[in-house]
Amino acid sequence: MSNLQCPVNRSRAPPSRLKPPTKLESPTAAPCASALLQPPRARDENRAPANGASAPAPPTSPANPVTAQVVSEARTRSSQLSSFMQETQRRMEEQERRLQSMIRHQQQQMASGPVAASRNGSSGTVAAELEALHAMITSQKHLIDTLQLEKAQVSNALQAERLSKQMLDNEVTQRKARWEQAEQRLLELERQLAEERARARGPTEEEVARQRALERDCAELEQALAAERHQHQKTMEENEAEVRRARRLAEDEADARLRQATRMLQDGVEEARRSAETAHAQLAQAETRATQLRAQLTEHEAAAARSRQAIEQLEADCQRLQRQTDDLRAALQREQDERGRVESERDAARADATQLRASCTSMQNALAAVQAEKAALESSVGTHQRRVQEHAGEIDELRAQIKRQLRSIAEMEDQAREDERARRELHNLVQELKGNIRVFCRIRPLLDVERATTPENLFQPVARSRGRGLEVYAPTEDGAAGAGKSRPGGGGGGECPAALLPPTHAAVSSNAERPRWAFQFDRVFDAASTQSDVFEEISQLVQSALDGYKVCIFAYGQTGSGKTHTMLGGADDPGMIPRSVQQVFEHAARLAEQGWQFTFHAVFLEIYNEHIRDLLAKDAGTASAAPDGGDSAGNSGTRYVIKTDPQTGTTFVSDLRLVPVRTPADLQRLLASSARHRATASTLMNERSSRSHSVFRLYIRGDNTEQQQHTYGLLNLIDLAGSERLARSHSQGDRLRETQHINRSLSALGDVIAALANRDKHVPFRNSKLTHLLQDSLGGDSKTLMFVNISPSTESFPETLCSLRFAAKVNACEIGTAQRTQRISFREG
Ligand SMILES: Nc1ncnc2c1ncn2[C@@H]1O[C@H](COP(=O)(O)OP(=O)(O)OP(=O)(O)O)[C@@H](O)[C@H]1O
Repeated sequence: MSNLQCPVNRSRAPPSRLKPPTKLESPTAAPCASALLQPPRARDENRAPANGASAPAPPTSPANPVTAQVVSEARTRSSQLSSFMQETQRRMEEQERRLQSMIRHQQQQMASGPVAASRNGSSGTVAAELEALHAMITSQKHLIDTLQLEKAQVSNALQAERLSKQMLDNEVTQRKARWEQAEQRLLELERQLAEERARARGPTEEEVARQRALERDCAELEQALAAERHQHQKTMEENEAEVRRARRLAEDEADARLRQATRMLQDGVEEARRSAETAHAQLAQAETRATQLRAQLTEHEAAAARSRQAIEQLEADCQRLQRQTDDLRAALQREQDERGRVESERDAARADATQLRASCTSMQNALAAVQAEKAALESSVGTHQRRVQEHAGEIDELRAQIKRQLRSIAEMEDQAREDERARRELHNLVQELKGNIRVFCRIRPLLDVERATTPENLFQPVARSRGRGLEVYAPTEDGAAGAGKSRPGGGGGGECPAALLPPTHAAVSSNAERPRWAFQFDRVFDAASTQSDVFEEISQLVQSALDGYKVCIFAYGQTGSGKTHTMLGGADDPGMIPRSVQQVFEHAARLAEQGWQFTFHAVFLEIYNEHIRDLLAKDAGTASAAPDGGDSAGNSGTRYVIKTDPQTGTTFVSDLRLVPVRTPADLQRLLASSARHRATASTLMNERSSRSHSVFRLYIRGDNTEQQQHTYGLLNLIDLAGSERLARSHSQGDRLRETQHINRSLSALGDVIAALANRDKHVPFRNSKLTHLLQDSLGGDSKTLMFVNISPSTESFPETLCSLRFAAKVNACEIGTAQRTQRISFREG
């Protein structure tokens, strides 16, 4: 009860706190406001009296003192007005805060306690009072805003007054300057007059007249000065009157507004106070009523609490009895469960015991066995340990031996590799010194279709020849069909008669009647050799193209013997042309570190029926026959002519498309597009037989600006058309003409090589387009390598023998500095 009564006293704020401050009740009580309402006293006291008789005193301050004073008073009043406004606002805010705190307090009291509901009747009134208070606060705020507006207007009037004062100051300054000039002039005249007087102690008449004239002038000047002074004084008085009037007006206006604002403020405050008092009275009534209601409620609550206590006691008894019943039931259930569990455990334990007994027996048996085994193993381990200890020294020794041997094997392998490299270098050196055209023989593997007719290996590289010797055995009588006819001794093919086979080469077969031939080349690659094996052998030659040599590598052989495979290869097993370009690029990159920059340009052409076609031309299409003896023409009508540069002796074909090659990938693209353009036709010998000579030329220019060196290399990679015997290929019509052209140009190639080897004065380069084009690359200062590709099949045996013989003769040629030992003719037979 006491708790509920206390807030009534606390919430009742002293009535005096709701009253506005006493200072505001009377305008005279507020010193700042009264100061504003009083007229300024110092105004008249500071006003300087105009005295026209005496000499005017110069102004004490640069500005008009009256105007300055007016301005300073106006400033003082303005600041007093703003401080009064601030003070009023502060008080209003304070009052508002107090009222709000009272309202909050009242709201809390109304919300707290169980009597809140019973207050609904009086809360409406209180809310209305609160709203009235809010309205009053709002109106007071509005009043403050109005006062602030008026203050702004007063400051604007003061600003205007300041401007007019500025103008007056300017005028005063000008008049003062004029006044000072007049005074100067007067002083000057007085001085002159004094001088004249001093001089005229005995004045002549003339001087007297002059003096009088001067005195007249002085008098006139003094009169003018007095008039000026009078005028000035009048103006000053007018100005001051004007200023007084303006100030009076401004002050009156400000005073009136201030009085009005103060009145409104006082009214508002008074009204707010009255409203607050009414609200307080109502609030006090409401609280008294609330106190009574609270007392009643407390009594009711005490009675209700007693009843509740009795009910709770009864409920607690009921629950206790219920719990006891539940406990008894649960205990009974547990007993039953426990009994069931114990019975099932007993059954399980009986079963387990039986099982354990059985497993115990078996484990005892197993343990006995394991123990026996362990004893045996222990004895065996002991034996082994003894033996290991016995042989430990021996094992270490063997290990050391193995290590030593491995080391020496590695050293020997290194040495072998080094020897091989030295051998190759020496071999190349010897070859270069000899100036020979080098010849590599490559035997292709048997194709699936050939296996049935070629049961044995007819071509066997000679084991002890360091990969240079080749033995060829004639097929047996019962070999493949036609083998007998192909026997070289039996006068086989028309283009390659058996007479070509020199008796010196007919081997003395120790164990058979079969003829055997032995050949010697710079290198013989058997059917198992890979493209990489072959390229390794020619890589140094290719590299010399970068050093500025003309290098010519061509593949010669019967159709289907593997020339295209060797030179071009496939996408996954590239041949010599792609590998050469790849190596050239790699080596060029290494040389770039030494300051070399290389540029590469390629041409790719084919000679088909003595007719040149640009395989890289944009309009390159299928081959078309050209008139015999005419120059070659492309599809667009371009005529390709083989020319010789008179300065460098280089042979080239006019109007070919020279394509820059910047990466090996560029070359791949060129080869792919040119492959599509190559003239191919189906013959009986090879399904996709190349019927033309294809010539890939890579021009290599190297520049080393630091060393001021330049190199011009040329790499010719040529896939010759396949040679074939007319009788055997059964060619007819166009194919017959193609075969004739091919054989003729190959024969011309043989003639050129022979003439070079014989050092003939005339070398018949121009007998074919092929030899004409290669004129500069087959000459003495170029490096030439010929692949003779051979097919291992029995059917191809006569042609193969012809190819080998041709290659053997080329191999015997010495072009360059070495002396020739015998004349060689490729037209033999
Ligand atoms: N070293 C080799 N390994 C595997 N296959 C080869 C080898 N040499 C040639 N061949 C295969 O033999 C067939 C004929 O080879 P290729 O076309 O290169 O002969 P070619 O001498 O260029 O014929 P042609 O003169 O008619 O153009 C091709 O199927 C080729 O894949």
